[in-house]
Amino acid sequence: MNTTKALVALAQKMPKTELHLHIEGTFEADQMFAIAQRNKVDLKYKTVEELKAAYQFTQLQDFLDLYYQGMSVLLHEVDFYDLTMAYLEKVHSENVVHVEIFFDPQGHLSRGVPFEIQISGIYNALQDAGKKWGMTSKLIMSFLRHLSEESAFETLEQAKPFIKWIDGIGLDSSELGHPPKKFTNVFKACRDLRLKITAHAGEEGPPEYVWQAIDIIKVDRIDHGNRALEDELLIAEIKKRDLTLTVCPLSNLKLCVVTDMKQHPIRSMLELGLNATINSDDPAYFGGYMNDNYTALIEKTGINKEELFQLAKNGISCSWMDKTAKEIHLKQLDNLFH
Ligand code: HPA
Ligand SMILES: [Zn+2]
Repeated sequence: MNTTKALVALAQKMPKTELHLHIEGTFEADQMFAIAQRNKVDLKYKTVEELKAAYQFTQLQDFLDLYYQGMSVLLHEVDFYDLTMAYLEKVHSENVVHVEIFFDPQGHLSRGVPFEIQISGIYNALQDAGKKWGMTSKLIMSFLRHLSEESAFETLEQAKPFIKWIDGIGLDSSELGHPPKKFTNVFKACRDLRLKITAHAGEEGPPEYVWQAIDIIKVDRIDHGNRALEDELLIAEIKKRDLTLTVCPLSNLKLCVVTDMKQHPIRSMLELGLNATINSDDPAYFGGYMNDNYTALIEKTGINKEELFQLAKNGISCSWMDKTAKEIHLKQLDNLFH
């Protein structure tokens, strides 16, 4: 077996975590059509092929427009359960042992779907994956940054009866023009509730947005963070604070954050000593789940065995899983590589 093939096989086999995943972004076109039919909702696209042909994006907003349309067929608790379970089954088959997933409640509340319906479907699927396979999970409620801080506060109020099911708070959607500082007060309220904090920053937005995520929002980690590489002081700060970057290679390619996978900065991130992890973001839209992301990096950037090990190790040690679980998975990983 040549080295590339051997590394791809190793990447498939190794225990993995997923730390940056929007559950609504796992909505495969065939499942979307099936649920649309079940709920008697009309989709703008008439066939799976027609819908998939629209997955051509030149920037984040192109994708978001489709993403919000897609999620509009989710109405009942069973829809959220089925969506989440389909994702969990898929990644279980790829040796993912722990997931930390986002959901976007405002994208459903605005359509009249109660918070309880959304979270119950998602949470029950996560629980069932734990019972069936021992898969562990964390749930992250994400605020839509194109909406107001007041709307985020209202969402937080709706979440309060379910707060024991929520481990962290995120910030996603259209980045440009919606800097983290717009949400200063609501994230302060979330920190007061002892919730973990993460925010998308530096995907399309400038290094200044990453600074704000760190200094104002006081994130525990950074989602994407690619553009942090433009600012040496920022790189030093991320290292000093030991923050994790949840990097999403196929997403970066599909949304033109990088022009070519060969130019993906993952190796530079590792060389700089940043805690980079590999994740799939919105796999149904971006052309691949965890193993596809690793395969693309191995084939196009030439990451070697040590780098592959480091990425998988970061995924475990930088996750929010408990210390004992981390030790078990790290040992398994070490045995596989050495
Ligand atoms: O990649 C993303 N970026 C910002 N918001 C999002 N919401 C879903 N996916 C994304
Ligand atoms: Zn994302």
